[in-house]
Amino acid sequence: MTLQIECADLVKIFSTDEVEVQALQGLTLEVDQGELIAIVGASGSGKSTLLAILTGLEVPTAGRAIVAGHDLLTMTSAQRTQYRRHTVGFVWQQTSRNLLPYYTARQNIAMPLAIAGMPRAQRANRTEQLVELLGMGEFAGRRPAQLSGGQQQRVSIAVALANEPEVLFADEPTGELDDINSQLVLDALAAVNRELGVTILIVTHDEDVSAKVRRTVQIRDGRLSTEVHRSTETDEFGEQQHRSQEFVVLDRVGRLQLPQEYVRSLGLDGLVRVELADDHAQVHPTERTAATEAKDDQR
Ligand SMILES: Nc1ncnc2c1ncn2[C@@H]1O[C@H](COP(=O)(O)OP(=O)(O)OP(=O)(O)O)[C@@H](O)[C@H]1O
Repeated sequence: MTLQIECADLVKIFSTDEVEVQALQGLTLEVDQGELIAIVGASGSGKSTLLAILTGLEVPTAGRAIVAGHDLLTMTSAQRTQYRRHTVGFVWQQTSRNLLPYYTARQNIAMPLAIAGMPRAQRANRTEQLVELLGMGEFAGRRPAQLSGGQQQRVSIAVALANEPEVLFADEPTGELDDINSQLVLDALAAVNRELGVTILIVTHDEDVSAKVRRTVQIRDGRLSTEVHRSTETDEFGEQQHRSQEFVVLDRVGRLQLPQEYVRSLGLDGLVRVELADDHAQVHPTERTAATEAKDDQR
């Protein structure tokens, strides 16, 4: 498999007059070509910052960030513009950011092609291909205001794909939609991933979205914390079984972030006891001494 997104020890510091915020604190993430992946995380965990870096809007402070062979740390501003036009596509949460209100869906799709200088006949062909792929024939002649939120987002996906980007980034693409429309948008993303082989990274709060992709990674405090991998297997009775496995990331110096629910349910705090078994390692809460218990009682 070829790596399409490669981030290693990625750091982003925002400095304002008095404070420095470290939005990404050494994030490591690898995405293969053709993957469809969801990024989740609490508000403020660094998802938007990561997206801004990967789409070429923000420059990382340190570390490594390479997308489709383009190094985002060393790019000149002219290269950055080319990168944004040709290598990556984006779908934002607010459809107003994706679509021009006074053009029809078809004209919106053709616009980035016209800007890229594609001849008229070729433009019409490519537009029709996308209209068909995303099942938009019925409404492609309408303007955004005449479309439902889900239809608008499908048009936005087509606009983002017009110039055949290698990677598509979607920021909360279902954030303003009801369940039915969210499902349509998700199906559309899955279809373009499957049919066109484009790599897709979705940032989302929506648990339904993350449950429907094969791989979901969670960011905590500007770092990758856990990953869930899902697969479907056929059992001995021919029934399809869905399997999901949770992983935590071990960094190069051996640090890992335990899932918060483990920490909470075992009351892990400060020092924990680790033990090496034959084929795995164990983490135990430290036995509480009378002194710590007395201290807790006084709180
Ligand atoms: N331009 C900026 N200047 C200063 N601080 C910033 C800037 N952008 C983000 N931050 C800070 O960086 C941290 C990570 O923010 P980020 O927006 O990436 O998180 P997020 O996970 O996308 O959150 P949300 O889900 O609310 O969008 C936060 O503490 C935020 O306040």
